[in-house]
Amino acid sequence: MEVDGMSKYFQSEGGFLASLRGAADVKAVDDVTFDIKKGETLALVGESGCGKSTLARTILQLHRPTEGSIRFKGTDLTDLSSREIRPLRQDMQMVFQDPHSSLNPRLKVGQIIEEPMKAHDMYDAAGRRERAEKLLESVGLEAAHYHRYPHEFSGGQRQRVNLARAFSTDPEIIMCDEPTSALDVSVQAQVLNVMKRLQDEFGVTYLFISHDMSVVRYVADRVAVMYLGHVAELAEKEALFENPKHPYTRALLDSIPVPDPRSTGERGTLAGDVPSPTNPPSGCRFRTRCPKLIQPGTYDVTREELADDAAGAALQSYDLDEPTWRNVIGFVRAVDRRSFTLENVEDSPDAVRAFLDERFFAGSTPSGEPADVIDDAARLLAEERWDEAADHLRTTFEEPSICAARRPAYVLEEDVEEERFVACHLYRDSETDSSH
Ligand SMILES: Nc1ncnc2c1ncn2[C@@H]1O[C@H](COP(=O)(O)OP(=O)(O)OP(=O)(O)O)[C@@H](O)[C@H]1O
Repeated sequence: MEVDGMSKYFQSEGGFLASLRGAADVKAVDDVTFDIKKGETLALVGESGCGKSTLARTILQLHRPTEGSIRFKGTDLTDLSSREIRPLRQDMQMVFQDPHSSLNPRLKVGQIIEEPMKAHDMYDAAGRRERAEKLLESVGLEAAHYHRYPHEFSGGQRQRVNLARAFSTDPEIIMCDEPTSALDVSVQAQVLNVMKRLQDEFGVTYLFISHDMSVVRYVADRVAVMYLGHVAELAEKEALFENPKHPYTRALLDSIPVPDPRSTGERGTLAGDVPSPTNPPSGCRFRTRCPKLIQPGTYDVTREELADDAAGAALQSYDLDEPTWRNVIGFVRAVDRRSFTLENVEDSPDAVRAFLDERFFAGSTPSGEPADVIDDAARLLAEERWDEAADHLRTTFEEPSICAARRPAYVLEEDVEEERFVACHLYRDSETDSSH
């Protein structure tokens, strides 16, 4: 399965009329390229709303993509009509998160498992029944359960029934959308084990969606990390967990609630919410939360100059030392998110500035031009003009960064044998950066 430049935009709320009025689309998936290898488990991870489900549904053509191609068994699925796609659905199944609502309560388990086989005219009635009973055993239930109704089963057992149904057509690929996240932890492991066993038995490929990195560590061969409709990093599981490259991947791993010897003490770096996919940040979409935002070399570079390669190169010079820059960007974010108050601070610019120095710049205070900008911000904050202060700080310190100006290209790590992609300017190669 090869996904190339695929996007899925939804019309904004209010539908067609709103879009006539110029309301922006929801860019749920935006220009993603990757492949899924036969027989592997490719995990798709990222916070809620990053576009994981939309990506899987668009691959299956349950949503038609806005752009791009999806090649499966030598055919571009986007070229096919709904009618031409129908027979291919036999090879592409989906398992959903909620084992309670995804099984028809009025049908017996055997009928539920047989449904997809019937839809694809597979086997005769006796053959279907035989296969359903066999699959019940393969998923760790009993052939005799064929006559029972879904309500007679626990959550974990129902998810086994879902798996039996998905496998009934002998598919090549199954999209698993958070298949275990509604289950108790102890039951999760059992269902994941069943999935692994079925994969060995049938040689199926999984696209496994999860926001739970512990589950991903258990099941995946490779991992694609998604952020706001883009793929930020794609790597073999071990490489990704042992040496995460993208700051977003690092932040996700740091948020795993287990003791982690690799943790650098930068826990909690994933502050703030995921921005709206209707109006995503320019450049790298993670840059508004990125702890590694690259410092602009000068503070007066315009967008036009950034589009020019020579000016782009000038960005590589650094004005503030690293700890001071980190303090500055921490302050910019804190004002943007209003994560502190000035309630107990006298409302004079000097008092506010002294408070800010102590709170944000202890040990490393900027001087020169950056200090003047922070003075300006202190004056605005003393007058409770938070939005203006945030705008001023953002335009000065964040917007001129290459991270805001250019979308990072995928960088292929050449020094390792396996393929690895990181879309981050920290690993940039100016030749391959695209300027949108
Ligand atoms: N049919 C739709 N119409 C409009 N917007 C949609 C539609 N489906 C999804 N979206 C939006 O697209 C974005 C991506 O949603 P999606 O469900 O793919 O994310 P996700 O990463 O799977 O999140 P979750 O883990 O919560 O399921 C969200 O902002 C969501 O609101």
